[in-house]
Amino acid sequence: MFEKSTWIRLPRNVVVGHGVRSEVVDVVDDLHLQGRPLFVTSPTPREVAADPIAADFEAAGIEPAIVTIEKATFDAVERVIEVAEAEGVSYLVGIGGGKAIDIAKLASHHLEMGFLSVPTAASHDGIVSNRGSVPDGDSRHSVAAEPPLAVVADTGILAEAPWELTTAGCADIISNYTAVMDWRLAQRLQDVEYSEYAAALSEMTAEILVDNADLIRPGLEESAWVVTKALMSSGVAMSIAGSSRPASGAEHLFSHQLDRLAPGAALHGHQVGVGSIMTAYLHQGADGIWRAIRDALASIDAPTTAAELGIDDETVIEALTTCHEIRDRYTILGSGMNERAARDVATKTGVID
Ligand SMILES: NC(=O)C1=CN([C@@H]2O[C@H](COP(=O)(O)OP(=O)(O)OC[C@H]3O[C@@H](n4cnc5c(N)ncnc54)[C@H](OP(=O)(O)O)[C@@H]3O)[C@@H](O)[C@H]2O)C=CC1
Ligand SMILES: O=C(CO)COP(=O)(O)O
Ligand SMILES: [Zn+2]
Repeated sequence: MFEKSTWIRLPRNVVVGHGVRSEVVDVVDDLHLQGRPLFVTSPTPREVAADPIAADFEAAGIEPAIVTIEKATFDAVERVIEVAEAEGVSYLVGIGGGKAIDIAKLASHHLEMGFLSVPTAASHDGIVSNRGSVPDGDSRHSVAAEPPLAVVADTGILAEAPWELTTAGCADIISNYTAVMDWRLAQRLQDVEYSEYAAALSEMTAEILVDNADLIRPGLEESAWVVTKALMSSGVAMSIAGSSRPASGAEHLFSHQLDRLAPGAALHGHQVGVGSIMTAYLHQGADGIWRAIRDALASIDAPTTAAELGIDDETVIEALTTCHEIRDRYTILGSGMNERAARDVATKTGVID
Protein backbone atom coordinates (compact mmCIF):
# COMPACT_ATOMS: atom_id res chain seq x y z
CA MET A 1 0.00 0.00 0.00
CA PHE A 2 1.25 3.52 -0.82
CA GLU A 3 1.43 5.50 2.44
CA LYS A 4 3.76 8.34 1.63
CA SER A 5 2.63 11.96 2.14
CA THR A 6 4.29 15.33 2.25
CA TRP A 7 3.52 19.01 2.94
CA ILE A 8 5.39 21.55 0.85
CA ARG A 9 4.88 25.06 2.16
CA LEU A 10 5.89 28.00 0.01
CA PRO A 11 5.36 31.78 0.17
CA ARG A 12 2.09 33.05 -1.29
CA ASN A 13 3.45 36.34 -2.63
CA VAL A 14 6.92 36.96 -4.00
CA VAL A 15 7.48 40.59 -4.95
CA VAL A 16 10.87 41.43 -6.47
CA GLY A 17 12.04 44.58 -8.21
CA HIS A 18 13.05 48.19 -8.06
CA GLY A 19 11.36 50.22 -5.32
CA VAL A 20 9.08 47.42 -4.07
CA ARG A 21 10.00 48.37 -0.49
CA SER A 22 7.06 50.75 -0.57
CA GLU A 23 4.73 47.82 -1.41
CA VAL A 24 5.14 45.97 1.91
CA VAL A 25 1.96 47.62 3.23
CA ASP A 26 0.06 46.48 0.09
CA VAL A 27 1.36 42.94 0.50
CA VAL A 28 0.12 42.88 4.11
CA ASP A 29 -3.27 44.06 2.88
CA ASP A 30 -3.32 41.42 0.14
CA LEU A 31 -2.64 38.72 2.74
CA HIS A 32 -5.49 40.08 4.92
CA LEU A 33 -3.14 40.43 7.89
CA GLN A 34 -4.76 42.45 10.65
CA GLY A 35 -3.32 44.27 13.67
CA ARG A 36 0.19 45.45 14.47
CA PRO A 37 3.38 43.92 13.06
CA LEU A 38 6.66 43.39 14.88
CA PHE A 39 9.65 44.28 12.70
CA VAL A 40 12.67 42.09 13.49
CA THR A 41 15.82 43.71 12.18
CA SER A 42 19.51 44.31 12.87
CA PRO A 43 21.40 47.62 13.14
CA THR A 44 22.28 48.48 9.52
CA PRO A 45 19.11 47.04 7.93
CA ARG A 46 17.13 49.08 10.44
CA GLU A 47 18.53 52.31 9.02
CA VAL A 48 18.44 51.16 5.40
CA ALA A 49 14.96 49.64 5.32
CA ALA A 50 13.10 49.01 8.59
CA ASP A 51 12.72 52.68 9.61
CA PRO A 52 11.50 53.77 6.13
CA ILE A 53 9.08 50.81 5.99
CA ALA A 54 7.84 51.72 9.50
CA ALA A 55 7.11 55.21 8.17
CA ASP A 56 5.06 53.66 5.31
CA PHE A 57 3.04 51.66 7.87
CA GLU A 58 2.49 54.72 10.06
CA ALA A 59 1.23 56.63 7.02
CA ALA A 60 -1.26 53.77 6.52
CA GLY A 61 -2.40 54.06 10.17
CA ILE A 62 -0.50 51.01 11.46
CA GLU A 63 2.02 51.43 14.31
CA PRO A 64 4.72 48.72 14.05
CA ALA A 65 6.78 47.56 17.03
CA ILE A 66 10.50 47.15 16.23
CA VAL A 67 13.14 44.91 17.79
CA THR A 68 16.80 45.07 16.76
CA ILE A 69 18.92 41.97 17.23
CA GLU A 70 22.72 41.78 17.04
CA LYS A 71 23.31 38.02 16.65
CA ALA A 72 21.47 34.91 15.45
CA THR A 73 21.07 33.08 18.79
CA PHE A 74 18.30 31.26 20.64
CA ASP A 75 18.42 34.12 23.19
CA ALA A 76 17.58 36.52 20.38
CA VAL A 77 14.61 34.32 19.40
CA GLU A 78 13.43 34.40 23.05
CA ARG A 79 13.75 38.18 23.18
CA VAL A 80 11.72 38.60 19.99
CA ILE A 81 9.00 36.30 21.38
CA GLU A 82 8.88 38.35 24.60
CA VAL A 83 8.59 41.65 22.71
CA ALA A 84 5.91 40.19 20.41
CA GLU A 85 3.84 39.06 23.41
CA ALA A 86 4.37 42.33 25.33
CA GLU A 87 3.41 44.47 22.32
CA GLY A 88 0.42 42.37 21.32
CA VAL A 89 1.47 42.07 17.68
CA SER A 90 -0.22 39.73 15.23
CA TYR A 91 2.51 39.07 12.62
CA LEU A 92 6.25 39.56 12.16
CA VAL A 93 8.37 41.11 9.43
CA GLY A 94 12.03 40.05 9.19
CA ILE A 95 14.03 42.90 7.64
CA GLY A 96 17.74 42.38 7.04
CA GLY A 97 20.32 39.76 6.20
CA GLY A 98 20.25 36.08 7.17
CA LYS A 99 20.35 36.66 10.88
CA ALA A 100 17.29 38.96 11.12
CA ILE A 101 15.26 36.78 8.76
CA ASP A 102 16.19 33.55 10.58
CA ILE A 103 15.27 35.01 13.98
CA ALA A 104 11.95 36.38 12.68
CA LYS A 105 11.24 32.99 11.07
CA LEU A 106 11.88 31.01 14.25
CA ALA A 107 10.05 33.44 16.55
CA SER A 108 6.99 33.56 14.27
CA HIS A 109 6.96 29.76 14.13
CA HIS A 110 6.95 29.57 17.93
CA LEU A 111 4.27 32.26 18.18
CA GLU A 112 2.19 30.53 15.47
CA MET A 113 2.07 33.80 13.56
CA GLY A 114 2.85 34.50 9.93
CA PHE A 115 5.91 36.46 8.89
CA LEU A 116 7.14 38.41 5.90
CA SER A 117 10.72 38.28 4.65
CA VAL A 118 12.22 41.58 3.50
CA PRO A 119 15.89 40.97 2.59
CA THR A 120 18.26 43.94 2.59
CA ALA A 121 21.17 41.87 1.27
CA ALA A 122 21.35 39.17 -1.42
CA SER A 123 23.75 37.36 0.88
CA HIS A 124 22.14 33.99 1.77
CA ASP A 125 19.49 31.55 0.58
CA GLY A 126 17.38 31.61 3.74
CA ILE A 127 15.19 34.38 2.26
CA VAL A 128 12.33 31.98 1.45
CA SER A 129 13.48 28.74 3.07
CA ASN A 130 11.53 26.89 5.74
CA ARG A 131 14.54 26.55 8.06
CA GLY A 132 16.35 28.69 10.58
CA SER A 133 20.07 28.19 11.19
CA VAL A 134 21.19 28.92 14.74
CA PRO A 135 24.46 28.17 16.57
CA ASP A 136 24.12 26.60 20.00
CA GLY A 137 27.30 25.85 21.96
CA ASP A 138 29.33 23.32 19.99
CA SER A 139 26.49 22.61 17.55
CA ARG A 140 24.61 24.35 14.83
CA HIS A 141 20.91 23.60 14.50
CA SER A 142 18.94 23.69 11.30
CA VAL A 143 15.55 24.27 12.87
CA ALA A 144 12.32 23.46 11.05
CA ALA A 145 10.00 26.45 10.73
CA GLU A 146 7.54 27.84 8.24
CA PRO A 147 8.55 29.77 5.14
CA PRO A 148 7.46 33.41 4.93
CA LEU A 149 3.92 34.23 3.84
CA ALA A 150 5.50 36.70 1.44
CA VAL A 151 8.88 37.98 0.31
CA VAL A 152 9.45 41.59 -0.69
CA ALA A 153 12.92 41.98 -2.24
CA ASP A 154 13.73 45.52 -3.36
CA THR A 155 16.53 45.25 -5.91
CA GLY A 156 17.36 48.95 -5.35
CA ILE A 157 18.19 48.25 -1.69
CA LEU A 158 19.97 44.98 -2.53
CA ALA A 159 22.11 46.65 -5.22
CA GLU A 160 23.15 49.44 -2.85
CA ALA A 161 24.28 47.01 -0.15
CA PRO A 162 28.04 46.37 0.00
CA TRP A 163 29.13 44.31 -3.00
CA GLU A 164 30.63 41.55 -0.84
CA LEU A 165 27.16 40.72 0.49
CA THR A 166 26.03 39.93 -3.07
CA THR A 167 29.14 37.86 -3.81
CA ALA A 168 28.45 35.96 -0.55
CA GLY A 169 24.95 35.14 -1.82
CA CYS A 170 26.44 33.90 -5.10
CA ALA A 171 28.88 31.68 -3.21
CA ASP A 172 26.06 30.29 -1.04
CA ILE A 173 24.37 29.23 -4.31
CA ILE A 174 27.55 27.87 -5.93
CA SER A 175 28.02 25.68 -2.84
CA ASN A 176 24.82 23.85 -3.84
CA TYR A 177 26.98 21.71 -6.16
CA THR A 178 28.79 20.08 -3.26
CA ALA A 179 25.76 20.10 -0.95
CA VAL A 180 23.94 17.92 -3.49
CA MET A 181 26.99 15.63 -3.88
CA ASP A 182 26.93 15.11 -0.10
CA TRP A 183 23.19 14.52 -0.13
CA ARG A 184 23.49 11.84 -2.85
CA LEU A 185 26.36 10.19 -0.98
CA ALA A 186 24.33 10.15 2.23
CA GLN A 187 21.40 8.66 0.37
CA ARG A 188 23.59 5.87 -1.07
CA LEU A 189 25.46 5.10 2.15
CA GLN A 190 22.96 5.96 4.87
CA ASP A 191 19.63 5.78 3.06
CA VAL A 192 18.76 9.35 4.08
CA GLU A 193 15.56 10.78 2.64
CA TYR A 194 16.31 12.28 -0.76
CA SER A 195 14.31 14.27 -3.29
CA GLU A 196 15.40 14.15 -6.93
CA TYR A 197 13.30 17.27 -7.67
CA ALA A 198 14.85 19.32 -4.84
CA ALA A 199 18.36 18.15 -5.79
CA ALA A 200 17.80 18.98 -9.47
CA LEU A 201 16.37 22.43 -8.63
CA SER A 202 19.31 23.17 -6.36
CA GLU A 203 21.90 22.15 -8.97
CA MET A 204 20.08 23.94 -11.77
CA THR A 205 20.00 27.11 -9.67
CA ALA A 206 23.78 26.98 -9.26
CA GLU A 207 24.22 26.29 -12.98
CA ILE A 208 22.04 29.24 -14.05
CA LEU A 209 23.92 31.53 -11.71
CA VAL A 210 27.31 30.41 -13.02
CA ASP A 211 26.07 30.72 -16.64
CA ASN A 212 24.99 34.32 -15.90
CA ALA A 213 28.17 35.24 -14.01
CA ASP A 214 28.94 38.02 -16.51
CA LEU A 215 25.72 39.82 -15.45
CA ILE A 216 26.89 39.85 -11.84
CA ARG A 217 28.84 43.08 -11.50
CA PRO A 218 29.02 45.76 -8.80
CA GLY A 219 26.70 48.71 -9.25
CA LEU A 220 24.41 46.80 -11.64
CA GLU A 221 20.88 46.43 -10.25
CA GLU A 222 20.32 43.54 -12.64
CA SER A 223 22.92 41.60 -10.59
CA ALA A 224 20.70 41.88 -7.52
CA TRP A 225 17.80 40.60 -9.64
CA VAL A 226 19.73 37.57 -10.95
CA VAL A 227 21.19 36.66 -7.55
CA THR A 228 17.95 37.16 -5.61
CA LYS A 229 16.01 34.90 -7.98
CA ALA A 230 18.67 32.22 -7.50
CA LEU A 231 18.55 32.61 -3.71
CA MET A 232 14.78 32.16 -3.78
CA SER A 233 15.01 29.13 -6.04
CA SER A 234 17.53 27.55 -3.67
CA GLY A 235 15.25 28.31 -0.70
CA VAL A 236 12.35 26.64 -2.52
CA ALA A 237 14.55 23.55 -3.02
CA MET A 238 14.98 23.42 0.79
CA SER A 239 11.24 23.77 1.30
CA ILE A 240 10.53 20.96 -1.19
CA ALA A 241 13.09 18.74 0.54
CA GLY A 242 11.83 19.64 4.02
CA SER A 243 15.51 19.92 4.94
CA SER A 244 18.48 22.18 4.19
CA ARG A 245 20.22 19.20 2.51
CA PRO A 246 19.92 20.58 -1.07
CA ALA A 247 21.88 23.68 -0.02
CA SER A 248 23.97 22.58 2.95
CA GLY A 249 26.56 19.82 3.02
CA ALA A 250 30.11 19.51 4.35
CA GLU A 251 31.04 22.97 3.04
CA HIS A 252 28.40 24.37 5.43
CA LEU A 253 29.73 22.30 8.35
CA PHE A 254 33.15 23.86 7.62
CA SER A 255 31.61 27.36 7.63
CA HIS A 256 29.62 26.74 10.82
CA GLN A 257 32.82 25.63 12.55
CA LEU A 258 34.64 28.76 11.31
CA ASP A 259 31.83 30.80 12.88
CA ARG A 260 32.83 29.22 16.21
CA LEU A 261 36.61 29.40 15.74
CA ALA A 262 36.82 32.83 14.10
CA PRO A 263 33.51 34.59 14.84
CA GLY A 264 32.71 37.46 12.52
CA ALA A 265 35.86 36.99 10.41
CA ALA A 266 34.06 36.35 7.12
CA LEU A 267 30.57 36.17 5.67
CA HIS A 268 28.62 32.88 5.71
CA GLY A 269 28.47 32.71 1.89
CA HIS A 270 32.18 33.35 1.46
CA GLN A 271 33.08 30.63 3.97
CA VAL A 272 30.84 28.03 2.34
CA GLY A 273 32.31 28.93 -1.07
CA VAL A 274 35.86 28.17 0.10
CA GLY A 275 34.58 25.03 1.84
CA SER A 276 32.96 23.94 -1.41
CA ILE A 277 36.27 24.11 -3.32
CA MET A 278 37.79 21.66 -0.85
CA THR A 279 34.84 19.30 -0.49
CA ALA A 280 34.50 19.12 -4.31
CA TYR A 281 38.13 17.96 -4.36
CA LEU A 282 37.37 15.37 -1.67
CA HIS A 283 34.42 14.05 -3.69
CA GLN A 284 35.97 13.94 -7.15
CA GLY A 285 39.74 14.33 -6.79
CA ALA A 286 42.16 16.48 -8.77
CA ASP A 287 40.29 16.19 -12.09
CA GLY A 288 36.85 16.98 -10.70
CA ILE A 289 34.88 20.22 -10.61
CA TRP A 290 36.82 21.89 -7.78
CA ARG A 291 38.67 24.14 -10.27
CA ALA A 292 35.39 25.15 -11.94
CA ILE A 293 33.94 26.04 -8.51
CA ARG A 294 37.07 28.03 -7.62
CA ASP A 295 37.03 29.85 -10.98
CA ALA A 296 33.30 30.63 -10.71
CA LEU A 297 33.88 32.11 -7.24
CA ALA A 298 36.89 34.11 -8.46
CA SER A 299 34.92 35.43 -11.45
CA ILE A 300 32.39 37.10 -9.15
CA ASP A 301 35.07 38.41 -6.71
CA ALA A 302 34.28 35.90 -3.95
CA PRO A 303 37.19 34.63 -1.82
CA THR A 304 38.90 31.37 -2.81
CA THR A 305 41.63 31.23 -0.15
CA ALA A 306 41.98 31.39 3.63
CA ALA A 307 43.91 34.65 3.28
CA GLU A 308 41.07 36.22 1.26
CA LEU A 309 38.63 35.11 3.97
CA GLY A 310 40.87 36.82 6.55
CA ILE A 311 41.29 33.50 8.37
CA ASP A 312 44.66 31.93 9.16
CA ASP A 313 45.70 28.58 7.72
CA GLU A 314 45.74 26.76 11.08
CA THR A 315 42.13 27.75 11.77
CA VAL A 316 41.14 26.29 8.39
CA ILE A 317 42.84 23.00 9.32
CA GLU A 318 41.17 22.95 12.73
CA ALA A 319 37.77 23.61 11.13
CA LEU A 320 38.29 20.87 8.53
CA THR A 321 39.30 18.26 11.11
CA THR A 322 36.52 19.02 13.61
CA CYS A 323 33.51 20.25 11.66
CA HIS A 324 31.97 16.78 11.18
CA GLU A 325 31.04 17.00 14.89
CA ILE A 326 28.86 20.07 14.41
CA ARG A 327 25.75 18.08 13.59
CA ASP A 328 24.57 14.61 12.74
CA ARG A 329 24.70 15.03 8.95
CA TYR A 330 26.50 12.44 6.86
CA THR A 331 28.84 14.01 4.30
CA ILE A 332 32.08 13.31 2.45
CA LEU A 333 33.85 14.10 5.74
CA GLY A 334 32.49 10.86 7.18
CA SER A 335 33.71 10.49 10.75
CA GLY A 336 36.33 13.18 10.31
CA MET A 337 39.55 14.08 8.49
CA ASN A 338 42.93 13.72 10.10
CA GLU A 339 45.30 16.66 10.07
CA ARG A 340 47.50 15.37 7.25
CA ALA A 341 44.54 14.78 4.94
CA ALA A 342 43.12 18.21 5.80
CA ARG A 343 46.43 19.93 5.07
CA ASP A 344 46.71 17.99 1.82
CA VAL A 345 43.30 19.04 0.44
CA ALA A 346 43.67 22.65 1.62
CA THR A 347 47.12 22.92 0.02
CA LYS A 348 46.27 21.14 -3.24
CA THR A 349 43.27 23.41 -3.79
CA GLY A 350 45.34 26.51 -2.95
CA VAL A 351 43.12 27.41 0.01
CA ILE A 352 46.23 27.52 2.22
CA ASP A 353 49.88 28.05 1.20
N1 LIG B 1 17.71 29.60 7.17
C1 LIG B 1 18.40 29.30 6.09
O1 LIG B 1 17.96 28.50 5.25
C2 LIG B 1 19.71 29.95 5.88
C3 LIG B 1 20.29 30.70 6.88
N2 LIG B 1 21.48 31.32 6.69
C4 LIG B 1 22.03 32.07 7.82
O2 LIG B 1 22.09 33.45 7.47
C5 LIG B 1 23.22 34.04 8.08
C6 LIG B 1 24.11 34.63 7.02
O3 LIG B 1 23.44 35.66 6.36
P1 LIG B 1 24.14 37.08 6.19
O4 LIG B 1 23.16 37.95 5.48
O5 LIG B 1 25.49 36.90 5.64
O6 LIG B 1 24.33 37.56 7.72
P2 LIG B 1 23.90 38.90 8.50
O7 LIG B 1 22.44 39.01 8.67
O8 LIG B 1 24.76 38.91 9.70
O9 LIG B 1 24.34 40.08 7.54
C7 LIG B 1 25.70 40.25 7.18
C8 LIG B 1 26.12 41.71 7.33
O10 LIG B 1 25.44 42.48 6.36
C9 LIG B 1 24.97 43.68 6.96
N3 LIG B 1 23.86 44.17 6.13
C10 LIG B 1 22.68 43.58 5.83
N4 LIG B 1 22.01 44.34 4.94
C11 LIG B 1 22.78 45.41 4.66
C12 LIG B 1 22.65 46.55 3.80
N5 LIG B 1 21.57 46.71 3.02
N6 LIG B 1 23.64 47.47 3.79
C13 LIG B 1 24.75 47.32 4.57
N7 LIG B 1 24.94 46.26 5.38
C14 LIG B 1 23.96 45.32 5.42
C15 LIG B 1 24.62 43.27 8.37
O11 LIG B 1 24.62 44.42 9.19
P3 LIG B 1 24.33 44.38 10.77
O12 LIG B 1 25.58 43.80 11.41
O13 LIG B 1 24.13 45.78 11.14
O14 LIG B 1 23.18 43.49 10.95
C16 LIG B 1 25.77 42.30 8.69
O15 LIG B 1 26.90 43.01 9.16
C17 LIG B 1 23.93 32.95 8.85
O16 LIG B 1 23.52 32.99 10.20
C18 LIG B 1 23.46 31.69 8.14
O17 LIG B 1 23.53 30.56 8.94
C19 LIG B 1 22.13 31.25 5.50
C20 LIG B 1 21.61 30.53 4.46
C21 LIG B 1 20.38 29.80 4.58
O1 LIG C 1 22.96 27.97 5.04
C1 LIG C 1 22.14 27.15 4.69
C2 LIG C 1 21.86 26.88 3.26
O2 LIG C 1 22.56 27.75 2.43
C3 LIG C 1 21.41 26.30 5.63
O3 LIG C 1 22.09 26.25 6.84
P1 LIG C 1 22.22 24.93 7.71
O4 LIG C 1 23.56 24.34 7.38
O5 LIG C 1 22.17 25.43 9.11
O6 LIG C 1 21.12 23.99 7.42
ZN1 LIG D 1 24.26 28.74 3.34
